[in-house]
Amino acid sequence: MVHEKPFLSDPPKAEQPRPAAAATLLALMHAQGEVERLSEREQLLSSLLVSVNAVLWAIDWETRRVLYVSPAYERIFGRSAGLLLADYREWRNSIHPEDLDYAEHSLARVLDHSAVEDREYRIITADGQIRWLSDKCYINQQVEPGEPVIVVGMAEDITEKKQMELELHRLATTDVLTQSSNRRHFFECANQAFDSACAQGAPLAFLLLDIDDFKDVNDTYGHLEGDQVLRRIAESGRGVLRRGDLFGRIGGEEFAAVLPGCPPEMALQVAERLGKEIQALNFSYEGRAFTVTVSQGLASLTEEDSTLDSLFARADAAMYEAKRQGKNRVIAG
Ligand SMILES: Nc1nc2c(ncn2[C@@H]2O[C@H](COP(=O)(O)OP(=O)(O)OP(=O)(O)O)[C@@H](O)[C@H]2O)c(=O)[nH]1
Repeated sequence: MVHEKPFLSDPPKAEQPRPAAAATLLALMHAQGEVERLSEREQLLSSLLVSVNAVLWAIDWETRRVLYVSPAYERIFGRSAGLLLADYREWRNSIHPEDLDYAEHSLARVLDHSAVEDREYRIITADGQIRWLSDKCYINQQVEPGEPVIVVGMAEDITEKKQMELELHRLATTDVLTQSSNRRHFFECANQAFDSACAQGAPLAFLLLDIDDFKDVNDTYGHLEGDQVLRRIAESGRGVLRRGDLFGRIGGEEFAAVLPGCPPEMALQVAERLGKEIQALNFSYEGRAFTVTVSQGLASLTEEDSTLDSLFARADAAMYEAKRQGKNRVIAG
């Protein structure tokens, strides 16, 4: 029978490392392993931060010191991260002037709600491009009472999505032929204007415009020339009206306008001017020149009008009266 020595036998006493040195060695090896793991994690994190198309950021709320901004900042904003880390106001410099108040107020909401996820605003990049951001922000959850409040956030470039949304909205609200508001959008906006005029006790005029003998135009010069007439009338409408007025194509050869804040006499002048502008448009088809006229019905808001429909009905009746009286005129109903 062979008596084997145990595989891990105690070494002779003289070669045994001192316990303190062994512990130090083990601690060193452990620390080295930790450093390697941390450095791997850091490399992974930084490659994630570089590839993600969103700016991660953190600020000290009290001092407004920017504590961190990820590499995407320079790519999306086109500005130096160093300048932002040195001065929080650099962020304000990037924001579109029309969105600055909104961007700041929506950021401050984070104090009450601990998370604000619906912030969208425009920035102007260093080379002058306007870009849309969705900039979500959160209070750092680990904050202890008395410790500084850290707000962290993630700003994502949503310019392409926003452009698509705007285009979809434009398509849904615009008449393709004349690029004016379509009927549905016109009446949506007209109802809002009606409600706010009633609430403020402000004047409001509704104008209905119908092309005279348009069937003859189509029959004589063709449908394409008729389309051209519709486009040019819409251009005249947009040209004569003020900002804040509404204009839309509400039927085949019928347009409507709502003039908020416009008293009856002034609305009549606007309609007369529009009629003259349209009559002055020159059309030509295969060497034959022709002009068109319009009949308009005008109605102004009174205390009896409880809905837009009653104003619309009066303008409609007035427009038919204009047709009946010989066309090419404005009748106020
Ligand atoms: N070119 C063109 N014509 C259109 C369009 N929509 C409607 N129309 C035409 O508009 C004409 C309207 O004719 P009517 O309702 O008889 O009216 P009108 O000839 O203008 O006569 P009055 O209104 O009495 O002055 C028709 O010939 C329709 O075909 C359009 O999008 N393009």
